[in-house]
Amino acid sequence: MIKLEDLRKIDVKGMYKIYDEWPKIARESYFSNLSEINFERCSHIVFAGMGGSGAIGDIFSAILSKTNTHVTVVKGYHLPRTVDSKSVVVITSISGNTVETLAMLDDARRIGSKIIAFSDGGRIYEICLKNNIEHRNVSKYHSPRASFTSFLYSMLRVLKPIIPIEESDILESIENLEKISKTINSENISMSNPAIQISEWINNSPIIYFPLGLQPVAIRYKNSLQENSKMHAMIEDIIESSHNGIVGWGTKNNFQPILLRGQDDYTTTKERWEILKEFFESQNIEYKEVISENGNILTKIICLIYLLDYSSIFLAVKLGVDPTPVVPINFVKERLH
Ligand SMILES: O=P(O)(O)OC[C@H]1O[C@](O)(CO)[C@@H](O)[C@@H]1O
Repeated sequence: MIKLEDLRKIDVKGMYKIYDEWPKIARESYFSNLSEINFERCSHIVFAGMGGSGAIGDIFSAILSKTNTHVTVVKGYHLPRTVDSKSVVVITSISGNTVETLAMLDDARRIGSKIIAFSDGGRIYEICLKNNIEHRNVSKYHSPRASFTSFLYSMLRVLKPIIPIEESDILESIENLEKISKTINSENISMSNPAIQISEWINNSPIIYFPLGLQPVAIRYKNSLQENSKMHAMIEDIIESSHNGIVGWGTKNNFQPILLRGQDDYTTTKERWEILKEFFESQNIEYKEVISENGNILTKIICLIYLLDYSSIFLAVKLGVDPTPVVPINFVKERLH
């Protein structure tokens, strides 16, 4: 069992404190005085960012998938050719210095797209200031991944005129985050904390199964297990995996399946969950189901991310690793030109 003293020894003032404050940060960020964008509704929005910033684009993609706004999420150096002067390109980099994101900002400027950028200073802020490009400064807390909530909810505010999301859905997501944080927090070191239950269960690298709308959660959890818990993790689409991934269980391996389920998945998806569970039981493979809160898609996504991010931090403590440093990322960055 994870001990609070261990938790405190590793990082008392850092990441845990920020996660405990996520509900407050979400509310303050949504009701901040950042001005809303003055763009007209457009048919193509492009979210450009890497890692945690890219995961924010995945969330917008999921919540807009039921509207007639076409969303492209780009994680890399180049924007696709379908981006033109009528597209809105949303640049997100918490540090404001990520090389790939800077390259995408360059691309968007060359194409002549409408641009709005979000960062906590950095080169992106300087470029926007110099070239009269819309930019909103959002505060970074601890690290890019821990700053997720301040960026997501600030962006929900600023992008309001071009994003067809009901305000009531956004408020519902914050209220649910406030509710679950009463049991999921760094002071509740007991099995009544669902994040601890998950971290206690994980002994090997997880394979995270997800339904369509929860893909951003699976991506974010994979990233958090890698960056915080320092372990490998894989993701599998529940439908697609029955055409390939399921065969991978055919030899002995050390993976553990985690089933990320929505409260109201499609009937066709529910059928797959039942078949997958039956398959695991027939192979004596233990699995863990994690079921979303009830509510709109944003509520489901943000509450699951909060729970699972926390589990990745508790897991780091259980494994005896510090969740904060990401030394191999620095190895790559130092070699990039
Ligand atoms: O939001 P930024 O500062 O562009 O960083 C993107 C990603 O890069 C990292 O900082 C690692 O390089 C991640 O933690 C982060 O999610």
